[in-house]
Amino acid sequence: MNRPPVNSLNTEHLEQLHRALVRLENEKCRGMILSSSSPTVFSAGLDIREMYKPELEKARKFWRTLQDMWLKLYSTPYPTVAAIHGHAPAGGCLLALSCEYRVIVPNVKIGLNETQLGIVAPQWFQDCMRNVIGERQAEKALIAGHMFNTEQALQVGLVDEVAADKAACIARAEAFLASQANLPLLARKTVKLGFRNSTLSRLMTGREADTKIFIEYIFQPKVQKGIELYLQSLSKKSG
Ligand SMILES: CC/C=C\C/C=C\C/C=C\CC/C=C/CC(=O)SCCNC(=O)CCNC(=O)[C@H](O)C(C)(C)COP(=O)(O)OP(=O)(O)OC[C@H]1O[C@@H](n2cnc3c(N)ncnc32)[C@H](O)[C@@H]1OP(=O)(O)O
Repeated sequence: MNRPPVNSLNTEHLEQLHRALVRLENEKCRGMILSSSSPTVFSAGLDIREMYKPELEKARKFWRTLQDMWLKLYSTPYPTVAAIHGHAPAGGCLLALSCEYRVIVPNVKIGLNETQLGIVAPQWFQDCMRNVIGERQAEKALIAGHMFNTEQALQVGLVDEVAADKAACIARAEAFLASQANLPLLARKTVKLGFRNSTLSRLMTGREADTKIFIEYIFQPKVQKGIELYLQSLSKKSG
């Protein structure tokens, strides 16, 4: 990902990611490392400005593009690793959770923090967390909107490994891909999709309902007010 300053996911960036995933699949890619050009941020999650006073059709398109990108990422036939050498809140955490393996560096925060922002992580975000860390830990983390530090993320199983820095992180991600290289492709892909099928199907069969929930939620005046205040707090921080 290379969308400075924080790889926030707007419609255009989501479309770029989706196109890249389609191309990798068409080219029979043997593995992907999802990484960031930023030295300190993996991805800041959804671009909050897409949800602030949006036009209705633009908001719908934004959400559908996010769904498209995630459905592709979660179901890739090739192995995927997230090299998390920077913070990964909310949608950034979703990207990492959607890969098959996660390597993180020290001093990083990762989690689905939506509750803390007064919004609700959609069901499929929640499912991804549950699938990785289990029901009990996911429930606790989601209710609190907890951001895990590196050590906590490793302890709870949110990530698989800690590496010293970006170079080591990429090297460990490559090692994971190498460990998968000799597995028969069809068998590997079939097992992966078997594990992920119920989560994928839940969104695929409920896409319109999911979009409707998103639209109804973010268009509420009190939610808009919360988004406005959050945006102000973010830009005050950097200003
Ligand atoms: C069962 C379900 C039922 C119901 C569900 C119902 C509805 C669902 C509805 C909605 C769901 C919506 C889901 C949303 C998921 C998301 O991903 S929301 C996004 C959450 N992201 C965050 O909270 C991260 C915020 N950012 C940060 O914490 C920090 O920026 C970060 C730690 C990533 C980096 O810190 P730092 O390097 O210090 O950078 P700055 O904070 O200084 O930021 C630099 C500039 O970037 C701007 N920015 C940061 N994050 C975002 C963002 N996510 N979107 C847009 N812009 C962002 C920031 O304002 C600075 O801009 P400026 O320089 O001031 O112009």
